[in-house]
Amino acid sequence: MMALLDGRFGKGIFISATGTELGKTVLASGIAHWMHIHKLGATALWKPVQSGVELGTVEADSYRLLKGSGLTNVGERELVTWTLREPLAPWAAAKREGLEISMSELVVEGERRLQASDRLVVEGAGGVAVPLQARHTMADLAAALQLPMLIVAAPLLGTVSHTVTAVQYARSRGVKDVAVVFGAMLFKPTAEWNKAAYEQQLHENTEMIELLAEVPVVGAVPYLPHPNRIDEDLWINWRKDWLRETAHLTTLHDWLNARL
Ligand SMILES: Nc1ncnc2c1ncn2[C@@H]1O[C@H](COP(=O)(O)OP(=O)(O)OP(=O)(O)O)[C@@H](O)[C@H]1O
Ligand SMILES: C[C@H](N)[C@H](N)CCCCCC(=O)O
Ligand SMILES: [Mg+2]
Repeated sequence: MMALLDGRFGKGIFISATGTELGKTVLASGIAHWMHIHKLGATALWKPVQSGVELGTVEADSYRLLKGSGLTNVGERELVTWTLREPLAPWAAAKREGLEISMSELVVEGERRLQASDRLVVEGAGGVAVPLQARHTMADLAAALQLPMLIVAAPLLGTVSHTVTAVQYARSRGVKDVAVVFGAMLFKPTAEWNKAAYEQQLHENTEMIELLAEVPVVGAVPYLPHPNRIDEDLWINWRKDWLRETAHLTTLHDWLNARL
């Protein structure tokens, strides 16, 4: 088992999802913050491609990764390799600008970033099968870098089939070490919200996904949206809230500690 986890290039994880807008950036920034606070050495973040956003805006993954993690040894520009205008799969967004993303260059860059830090958290774009270049997907990049993959899944109805197929796809492309975590973006806990029913559904979904995909489901991220303003105090508070609200996620933390 350890041989499987000893990647050639260093320690890292690749955060992917069953689809887009499911909470990868929130989770990646929170994990990096947790690592930054609890581990010695340098934690680094990498977003190979972001699309549909502009650098320096609060919507940009690069900005939210930087502020959510609280990393200070890096600038926003260095966190991200490609920033593309159109809110599309990277391959298509690049084509709209007359550009082509080179998968092999991204792999070389990933190797370099893995070597340059003590642990690297990589955030994909969209889900596991989203293309970076013709026939090369997020799962291919994770596989080429020999990174364990954490797949963010929706916590609600419809997730079982999406998650089982995403796990199988990632494995079919060569990702050997996969786990699933439920995100929290599709619901808001209101006064009418039935916590017990929600938790029962999470429990049942966990059981089905673990059985059908033979994959560990390592927890559920709490409801904690990123601030929607460029305001340092809001981000400082978000980071504090993240540490407090995720302190109980021991299965997720054990999974991360074994890999980062
Ligand atoms: N745990 C959470 N609690 C509350 N809201 C969340 C949570 N995770 C994500 N969200 C909200 O859902 C939206 C989408 O989340 P996020 O940007 O992290 O998704 P993503 O998977 O990174 O998307 P992309 O594929 O564009 O990179 C954001 O507005 C975010 O604040
Ligand atoms: C714009 C969006 N938020 C992401 N940056 C890109 C998502 C690409 C999804 C492509 C797809 O699965 O159809
Ligand atoms: Mg994101």
